[in-house]
Amino acid sequence: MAKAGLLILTQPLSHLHSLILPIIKQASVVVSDTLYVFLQPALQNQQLSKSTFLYPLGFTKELQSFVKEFYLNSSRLCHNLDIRILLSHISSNPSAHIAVPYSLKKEVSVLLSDSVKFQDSWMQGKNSLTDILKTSFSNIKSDLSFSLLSIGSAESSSSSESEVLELLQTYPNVVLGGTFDQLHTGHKVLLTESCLRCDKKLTVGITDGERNKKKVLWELMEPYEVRWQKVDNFVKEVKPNIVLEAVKIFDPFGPTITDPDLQCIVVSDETKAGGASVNEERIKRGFSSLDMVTIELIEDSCHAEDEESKISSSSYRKRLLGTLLTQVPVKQHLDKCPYRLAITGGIASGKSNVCSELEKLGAKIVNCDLLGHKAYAKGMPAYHKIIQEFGNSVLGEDEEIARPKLGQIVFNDKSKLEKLNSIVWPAIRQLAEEEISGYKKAGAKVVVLEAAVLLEAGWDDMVHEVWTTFVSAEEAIRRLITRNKFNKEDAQKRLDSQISNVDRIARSNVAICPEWEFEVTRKQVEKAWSLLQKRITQA
Ligand SMILES: CC(=O)SCCNC(=O)CCNC(=O)[C@H](O)C(C)(C)COP(=O)(O)OP(=O)(O)OC[C@H]1O[C@@H](n2cnc3c(N)ncnc32)[C@H](O)[C@@H]1OP(=O)(O)O
Repeated sequence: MAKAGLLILTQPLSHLHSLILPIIKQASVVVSDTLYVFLQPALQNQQLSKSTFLYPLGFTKELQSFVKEFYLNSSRLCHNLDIRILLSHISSNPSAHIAVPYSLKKEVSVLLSDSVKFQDSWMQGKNSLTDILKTSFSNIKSDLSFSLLSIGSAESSSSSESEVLELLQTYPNVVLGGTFDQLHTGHKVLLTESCLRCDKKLTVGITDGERNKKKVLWELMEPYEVRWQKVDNFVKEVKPNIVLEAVKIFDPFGPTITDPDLQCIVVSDETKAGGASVNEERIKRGFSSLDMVTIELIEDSCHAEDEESKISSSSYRKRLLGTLLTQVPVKQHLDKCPYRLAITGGIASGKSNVCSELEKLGAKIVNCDLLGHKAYAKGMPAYHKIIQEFGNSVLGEDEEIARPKLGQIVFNDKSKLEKLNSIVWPAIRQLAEEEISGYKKAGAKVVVLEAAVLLEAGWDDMVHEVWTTFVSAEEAIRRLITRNKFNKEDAQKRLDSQISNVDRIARSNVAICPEWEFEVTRKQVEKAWSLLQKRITQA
């Protein structure tokens, strides 16, 4: 199977419209990752030459709806094929249009087409056809293969009246904005419409800062640089003949209220109210109001019961829970069996429940909290060191160390917490290794190290992978107030004494979010466990 392919469609769009689904289905059998789609009806009747590929195509309603339908059908199939429809040869003024060659990022190793004529040219001169292709598209592999789509032909749609062939309006300067997390079909439709509407400069506002933190599972949001890179990569591939300016935005307006030269804003049904506010602000500043092009929200045919019905980044982020976020590094110093997993996570983030579920699934649990208690039980070396450091006031009536008393001291003084850690962590680590050895002897396949501050302690070297649990700060505080009877201030202090969820996730392989009903957490754990079993088998 080829990783990237170039699909050249030559039949009139009115014919192809009802064939989109079979086209994508067939292409997805041949191509696994990226499918570049190139519409060129001129290839039906023009002699094949260097200029035929980039022959200008009118930006009509028919083309606009075809492009959108193509993306919609691809998302209906719920596959992972990244479809990119190439747009630089499409124009509202075809007679004056000069298209530039496409610069494709992925190397194309298969050419697909609906054209028998094209296949004939291929048979007659594979090399010369490849050479012609290379003048219009970069990154075409020299030993390209060819696949003819057997889609037959369909009835022309009845609506091919002048209305659908009328050229649509374009603008020199177009603007749009969004979060653009996990670049999905909804984003592609929005960016595609913006590219089609734009003749010169496309300004894309990409949100950053505190506003993003209002989104569901914002902790899993891609960093700004990654989101920017994906937008940049998409626009530059599909429409290389416009200038792209991607800017960071921290409010709903961004450059729309500072750049008087913009003419058109592209919004979705969901953000059109924002578009109206933009125009109010522009008028207050003496700027012309922007023409607004609105895209309908796109339904997500593959959404789960607990996900939104529209395609949304938050659903995509939910789907990341339990999956591998970062590759597992090879740790030569660890035995392959038992496979060592760490469950870490912030205070009150649901680690213990996750561990109970993992235990039901067959894992053996090493609870470092309990080992901590064991490490400074009366008579143990750490017991004496703690009394030496913190005094007798940390003892209870039974002469054991009273953890709530010790907690009061260390969670109010960072240096004291560090002192306690330096006393107890080596002792806990040793006890944990002993317990793991015991499980190894008993033939355990997976051992889970439950350790609240594993990453802070630098214990990731003890395990093959790190899984982190996280809940929002509000939820953690709510739990601490009800579970631990803390007041809000103390709860916040405990939270602040730990590293942030974002930092913890960045250093973890898998993330689990026990923010909602337990059933939702259980499903995440089951998913993570089943993917883990596959990884272990492959290793
Ligand atoms: C490397 C590891 O993760 S080992 C396991 C964690 N234990 C340690 O680090 C040992 C030092 N800590 C302790 O001895 C105890 O936590 C004490 C004495 C400070 C407080 O005891 P208690 O009041 O009984 O609180 P408890 O042990 O339940 O911990 C409460 C929360 O404090 C947090 N916490 C525990 N130890 C630490 C620490 N060293 N640094 C920062 N936060 C910590 C945990 O998130 C825990 O929340 P969780 O139970 O939801 O995970």
